[in-house]
Amino acid sequence: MKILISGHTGQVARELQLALREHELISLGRQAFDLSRPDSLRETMLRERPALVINAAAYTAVDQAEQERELVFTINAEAPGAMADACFELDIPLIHYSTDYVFDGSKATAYREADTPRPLGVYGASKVAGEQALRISGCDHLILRTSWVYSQHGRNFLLTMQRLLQEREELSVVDDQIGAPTWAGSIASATAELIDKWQQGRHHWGTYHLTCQGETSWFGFASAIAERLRAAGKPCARLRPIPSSEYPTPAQRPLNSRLDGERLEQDWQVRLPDWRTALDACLQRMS
Ligand SMILES: NC(=O)C1=CN([C@@H]2O[C@H](COP(=O)(O)OP(=O)(O)OC[C@H]3O[C@@H](n4cnc5c(N)ncnc54)[C@H](OP(=O)(O)O)[C@@H]3O)[C@@H](O)[C@H]2O)C=CC1
Ligand SMILES: Cc1cn([C@H]2C[C@H](O)[C@@H](COP(=O)(O)OP(=O)(O)O[C@H]3O[C@@H](C)C(=O)[C@@H](O)[C@H]3O)O2)c(=O)[nH]c1=O
Ligand SMILES: [Mg+2]
Repeated sequence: MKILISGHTGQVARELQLALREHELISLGRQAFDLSRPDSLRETMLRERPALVINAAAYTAVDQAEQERELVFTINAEAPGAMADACFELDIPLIHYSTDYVFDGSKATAYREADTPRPLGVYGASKVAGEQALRISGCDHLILRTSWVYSQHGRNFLLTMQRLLQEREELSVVDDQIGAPTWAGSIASATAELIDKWQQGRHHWGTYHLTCQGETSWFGFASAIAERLRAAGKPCARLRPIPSSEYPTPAQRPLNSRLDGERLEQDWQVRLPDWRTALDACLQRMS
């Protein structure tokens, strides 16, 4: 099947290129498929005539987003809307990724798909607007909300921690934001599974939560990374748990980032591995 993927060098896009390699992939970076120019996307899609589109491109710099609201909304909301309109016209489905940061984190339990988004920052607000644009387009779509994505490439918490833990004596990490670290490789495998099942005739469109199983804090995630560094005989800083109030950032993050994945299991029988298992799989790939 011919699949158009946006976001060429991104964490999820790179893993999709591996997980979907038996398909005919058209993986486009910002040169050929620039989401900051939403009007340009339709032409490329109509020319390529894919059977499915996966939007793995996004503006993901959460703090910087606070200063570039207009550009962030163009890339994360207007562009997915334009892609969805073109998918509707071509009568093909669109798979799109969204985030735990659509929620404000005030819920006591894990978020379900039907919970009302209330983003705390510009990035989250732009992702909410992107979701809405897909829903009103009328195209068949999957909005897959994931969280705390890392991989061996790009900018992410795993690589940041690996560097800082080896450079410093002590490192303070917030312990009151709870969520599920999710390997981009797990997201890509699950996406490939959904595509297989769709090709076999299953059609459960809509919004789904797709994260690794289990939960931890950023401090817990950092501790797991530190444990594995030490096991590999690498130098490693002492870790200190701190409250978010001691780590001020331009954008506020939700305290509860937990996403309930039951709907995905019910409708699609897709379940991601535990976050620790996925972390080991990613590290294995890196070694
Ligand atoms: N990262 C995370 O922790 C999480 C991500 N998500 C969502 O998952 C999806 C994939 O994220 P992830 O792979 O981690 O993101 P990355 O930041 O790793 O990759 C995003 C990609 O989008 C590209 N991009 C940015 N601006 C444009 C543009 N104007 N035109 C074309 N491409 C552009 C980037 O290109 P370049 O490298 O050139 O900038 C990059 O390749 C996104 O929808 C994101 O919102 C959800 C939850 C958590
Ligand atoms: C580097 C560092 C971060 N932190 C904190 C800051 C923050 O609360 C938390 C995570 O920091 P980051 O900047 O890596 O994470 P952040 O950019 O907020 O990650 C988010 O990205 C977007 C795209 C998403 O969609 C989310 O799911 C989430 O993954 O860790 C520390 O406490 N100590 C540190 O040394
Ligand atoms: Mg970040």
